[in-house]
Amino acid sequence: MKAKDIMNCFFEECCTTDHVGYVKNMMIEKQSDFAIVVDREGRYKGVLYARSIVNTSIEGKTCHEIMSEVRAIGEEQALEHINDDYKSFIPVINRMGYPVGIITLEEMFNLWRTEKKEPVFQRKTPNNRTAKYTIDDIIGNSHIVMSLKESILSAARVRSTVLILGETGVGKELVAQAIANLSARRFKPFVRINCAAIPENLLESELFGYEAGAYTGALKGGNQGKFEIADGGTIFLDEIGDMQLMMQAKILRVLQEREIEKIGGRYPIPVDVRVIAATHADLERMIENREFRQDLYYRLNVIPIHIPPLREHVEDIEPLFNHYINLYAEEMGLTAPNVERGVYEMLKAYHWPGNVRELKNLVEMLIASNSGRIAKGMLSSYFSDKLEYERQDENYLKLNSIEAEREMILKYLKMHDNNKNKVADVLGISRSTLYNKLKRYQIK
Ligand SMILES: Nc1ncnc2c1ncn2[C@@H]1O[C@H](COP(=O)(O)OP(=O)(O)OP(=O)(O)O)[C@@H](O)[C@H]1O
Repeated sequence: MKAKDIMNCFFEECCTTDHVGYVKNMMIEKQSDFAIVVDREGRYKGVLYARSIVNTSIEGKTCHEIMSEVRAIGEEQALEHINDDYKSFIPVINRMGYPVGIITLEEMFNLWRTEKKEPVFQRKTPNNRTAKYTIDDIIGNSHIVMSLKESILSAARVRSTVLILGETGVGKELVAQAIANLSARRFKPFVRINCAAIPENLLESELFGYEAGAYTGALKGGNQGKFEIADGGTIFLDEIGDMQLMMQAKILRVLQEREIEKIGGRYPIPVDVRVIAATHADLERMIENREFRQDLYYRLNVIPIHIPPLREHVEDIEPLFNHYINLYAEEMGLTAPNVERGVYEMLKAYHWPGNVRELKNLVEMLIASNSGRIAKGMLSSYFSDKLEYERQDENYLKLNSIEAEREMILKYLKMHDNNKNKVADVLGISRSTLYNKLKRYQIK
């Protein structure tokens, strides 16, 4: 596996044991500048590229901020810059995602030498692959949320395939996890794969695995794919609309035959996996444009669940806002700030293109400022920045040409020092959609 693929895994924020093994070897043999993020229990969380953050202090920064800096450098660029100029270090990130300190690579090696069992890296067991969120994590009392919860309950009773539709940040993954957690498969694996984030040539091996000797560089004993890992449980195929037609045909086969074929494998392997797919794309339009297979759509759309955007259930904004205030204040060890009068009205008047995710990020930013209260002024600067972007977006929509979209992305990338997270955020699209656009427009 190449370093680039590891970075992809990091961007995907889910790594298998084999990736951990690879990173460990690479750090030992090559003294590379990758850093490993672990939680307080020592469980592996992801890989960071040290150079992009080595010049800045991580003290007091949230994990998200650090990751944004890492992403800002851009994966291609980050890999080009790997060299030995900088001292490698391992930031230790606590359970809440905040950095609590750094240990150097040398210290890490000493730990490995002196301890027989791996002190920092632990193998990911199937247990931490089960769904984390439950139906109780879904906040809101509106009719929309209530009927969403009813759909979750009915979907959990059966094993049919579910297709979750909705804009970015509306809670598609949350709903998928809630279904899995209520179903008979709740103690079995819940495996998520973001079909948009994995490069096309890797997707097949990620999904179906490969046999020993399937290709040069393959692991000695072969590798399990996500379908095999999810056996007995649930697989969540996120951003299914971004899957290429060839892969769509292979997924269709799994749904029809309930068996997978590993790369280089001689026999199909039966799998018992419940599929939950999600997308923000308009699949019916994609079918018309011959970008999505109609037969696969029918196979997936057995239980359709549509999650409306946040602006269609503004009555949930206040409970969501308060919920995340308390959650972040607790995580950061701060007292929950007072909310100034008129704040909720302002929140309700906004149209939330990034939906609940955007609201959640805003709360995190407000809490991190630790100002003791949430004032209207704090919101107006956030909203006016966003509105400025949208005015520019409108121009783009009027032009509605590929060139205009390309130019707009380039402009925002420049404006935000290539910080793709920020750009995705201001454009109100998910990071994977932005990556797809970058790929499509050949923006490096
Ligand atoms: N009703 C809700 N109550 C509480 N939290 C929510 C709710 N809806 C969404 N969230 C939170 O908002 C964030 C975004 O949700 P999620 O990742 O499930 O969205 P998504 O639709 O899958 O987004 P994308 O299409 O960009 O992948 C998550 O942190 C999730 O926990």
